[in-house]
Amino acid sequence: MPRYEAVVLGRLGRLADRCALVATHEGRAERLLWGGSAFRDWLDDEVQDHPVARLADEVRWPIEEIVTAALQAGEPARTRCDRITDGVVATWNLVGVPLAHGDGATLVLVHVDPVCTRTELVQAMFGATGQGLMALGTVRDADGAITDFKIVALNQGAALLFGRPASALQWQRLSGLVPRHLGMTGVLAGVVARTERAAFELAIPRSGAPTLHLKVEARAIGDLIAVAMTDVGDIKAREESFRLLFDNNPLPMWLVEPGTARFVAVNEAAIAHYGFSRTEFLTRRLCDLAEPGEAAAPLVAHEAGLRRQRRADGSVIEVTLVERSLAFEGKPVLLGAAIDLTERRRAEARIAHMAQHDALTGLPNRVLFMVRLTETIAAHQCEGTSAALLCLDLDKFKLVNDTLGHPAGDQLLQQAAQRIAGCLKPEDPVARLGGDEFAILLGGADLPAAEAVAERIVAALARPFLIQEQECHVGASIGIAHLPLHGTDPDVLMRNADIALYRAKAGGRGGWRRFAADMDEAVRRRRRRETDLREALTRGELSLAYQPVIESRSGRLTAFEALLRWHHPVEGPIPPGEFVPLAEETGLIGTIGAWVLQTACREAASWPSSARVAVNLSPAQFRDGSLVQVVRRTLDATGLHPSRLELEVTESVLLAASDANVAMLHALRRLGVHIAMDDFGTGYSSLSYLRAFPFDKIKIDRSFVQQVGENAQSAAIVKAVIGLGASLGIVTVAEGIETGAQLEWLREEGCDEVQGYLLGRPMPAAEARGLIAERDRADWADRAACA
Ligand SMILES: Nc1nc2c(ncn2[C@@H]2O[C@H](COP(=O)(O)O[C@H]3[C@@H](O)[C@H](n4cnc5c(=O)[nH]c(N)nc54)O[C@@H]3COP(=O)(O)O)[C@@H](O)[C@H]2O)c(=O)[nH]1
Repeated sequence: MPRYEAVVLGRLGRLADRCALVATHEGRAERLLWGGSAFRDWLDDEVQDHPVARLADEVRWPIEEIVTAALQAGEPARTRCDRITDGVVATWNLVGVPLAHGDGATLVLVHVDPVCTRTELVQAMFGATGQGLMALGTVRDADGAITDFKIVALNQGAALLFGRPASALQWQRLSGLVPRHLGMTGVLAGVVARTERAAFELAIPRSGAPTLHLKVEARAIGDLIAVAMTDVGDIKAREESFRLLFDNNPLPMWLVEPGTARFVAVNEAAIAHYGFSRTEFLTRRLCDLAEPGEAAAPLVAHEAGLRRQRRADGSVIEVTLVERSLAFEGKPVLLGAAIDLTERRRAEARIAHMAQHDALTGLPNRVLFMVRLTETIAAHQCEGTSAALLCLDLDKFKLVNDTLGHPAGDQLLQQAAQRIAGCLKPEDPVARLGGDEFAILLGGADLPAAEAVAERIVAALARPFLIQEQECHVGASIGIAHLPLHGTDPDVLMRNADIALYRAKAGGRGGWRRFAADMDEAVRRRRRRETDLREALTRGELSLAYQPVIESRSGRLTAFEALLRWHHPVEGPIPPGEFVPLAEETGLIGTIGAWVLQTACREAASWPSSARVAVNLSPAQFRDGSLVQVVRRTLDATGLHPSRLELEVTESVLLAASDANVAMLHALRRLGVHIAMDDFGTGYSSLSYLRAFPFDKIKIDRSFVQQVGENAQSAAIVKAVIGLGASLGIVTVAEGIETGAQLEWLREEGCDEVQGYLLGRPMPAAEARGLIAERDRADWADRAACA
């Protein structure tokens, strides 16, 4: 009986030649039952009752695929199959048709048909890559030694690399393309000799074009060499840019191995910054730079962050490390850069310090002191600890500052700060609040302890200071407030210590006072007085009293000293000893002093005699450079002859012979006014001031004058001053004469002029004018009697 398949295929006629019947099992190709001659040729295998599994992969897979597809679809299915024979790729179309068999089995008829394309595989692959590929044959001399290579085949990529058509390059000698001195022929000859692979880089100079950088891989196949060339020009350029950027970067940079953190390369900036040589760097790891105290320094940085590192000279720096992964010379590395923040941190610390410290003394300032005070109060609230707050003011700082100048004032503050700190425990904060004000916080102190410290500080500051080779007696006053007795709020404590300080100063300075509730009112009063004084001038509460000055020999009235008076609308007369210092402290003395000068000169200009008027000048008026101008304008405005004006200055104006003040005195003298030295003998070196400026008059202080009858020393001093005046041609005036005995003694000693309650108290202007008229009448009467 003919087989079923033979019948089916018989009906297909010539088509059967290219077909095969495939038996299936469970939806998959199982056996080839039968195949035509063309199918067998394609298959290059058995077709009669042959298991599909035994077929070569290149045909088995398409057959299995098409059978499965046809069975699943229940209709014809198509696929393609490629086969390689002698380096040529041939492609075939496969069609699978499912057939139902009478015994219930399903067969698949597979038809194979060639597609009319045959592809040269080598050529296809040659053309598919951008790499330059060449096959080189050897050129040998008579001894068989390789002298050159010829290009047997090349692809388009190779032609493009050399910039010439492939046809022009085929059969050319390699030495015509790559100059011999680059050594490529030798390397390739070695490859042929050892039948090995080689990889190397080549830089071929080109005229009119950038150098061609090639990475070459070569493999010998017998006498032939297959060469693959890759243009690495871009990579080289990138590497070159990286090198430039790396080597010349001002930031310290390095490359480290990712695993070990060993330095692979460092730039010049790193060498200069860290002080290690390149060789030293290359034997170290990044983590070796970490400051020993730095807890568990990571091998590498991994993330940007602040690190402390130690340089070769041992100095510690703070840096931010930045890190990136990259490939360098074909290996993965970590590129690191360090940004040194040491200077910035120092500057920040300096700024922070400056914001909280006084630049002159280096002590904490008010801001920091208030922080400490607040902390101390918080500690008191938690633990019940007490503390004492001391506010301190230098008594004669202003005098030193005004007379010796600001540099001297600065020196004084620095020395005072050291002395204060020397009286305290290191943990007790002391601050300069401003000017000559200091504050001290004594943690845990009770009142007796605080008073003992205050006593020590007052004593320390009472000792003379040596400023610009000059002994200065300054002294200090201190106010004490206790936490919690005098407040539990920083502002209240500060205010109360300040009030106590005011009281200490009012009580004669050079002492300390603890705060008491009733002090508050006294301080308020003083503050009110400041405000009242500001308004006193405009409200017409200020006036001048005139005290006569008499020539001792003749009894003639020679001058009046103008003395300032303040009649407060509520409190009545306020002593100048109280409000003049207030005016000096508040700066009001400038305006008030100018008013005194104007009023006294105007008054004297109206007198019916040539009596002079003496006006007191405060050292503070010398601080304002316009004093000479003010005096000149006043004389012009009032018409008073300059010779009738006497300006009284105290020794403090000349303390340390301040050049500017002496120059001002000379300028005043040139106006034609007289200059008198007031309170002579009370200063530290009165005599030396006479050398600094040629005074017209010396006023012997009343503290000596009033004791001439009782104290031999005072009498000797007054006698000496009178003698000094006579020998220097300076008029001497004794002030404060209250008794006839004092007057008699002074006359006998030859004192030129006398002044005091005995001879006339300070009197209102009208009275002074009356006195002048009266004296004039007496004069006329005396003359008439003599005539
Ligand atoms: N810068 C200015 N200072 C001024 C001005 N007016 C006054 N003053 C200074 O105030 C201080 C106190 O002055 P005052 O209370 O007026 O006292 C003067 C006289 O009243 C007093 N005096 C005169 N004679 C006697 C006396 O016999 N006994 C006695 N107990 N006191 C007497 O002496 C003061 C004058 O002193 P002096 O100036 O040294 O000549 C005082 O320092 C004034 O200088 C002003 O306008 N500007």
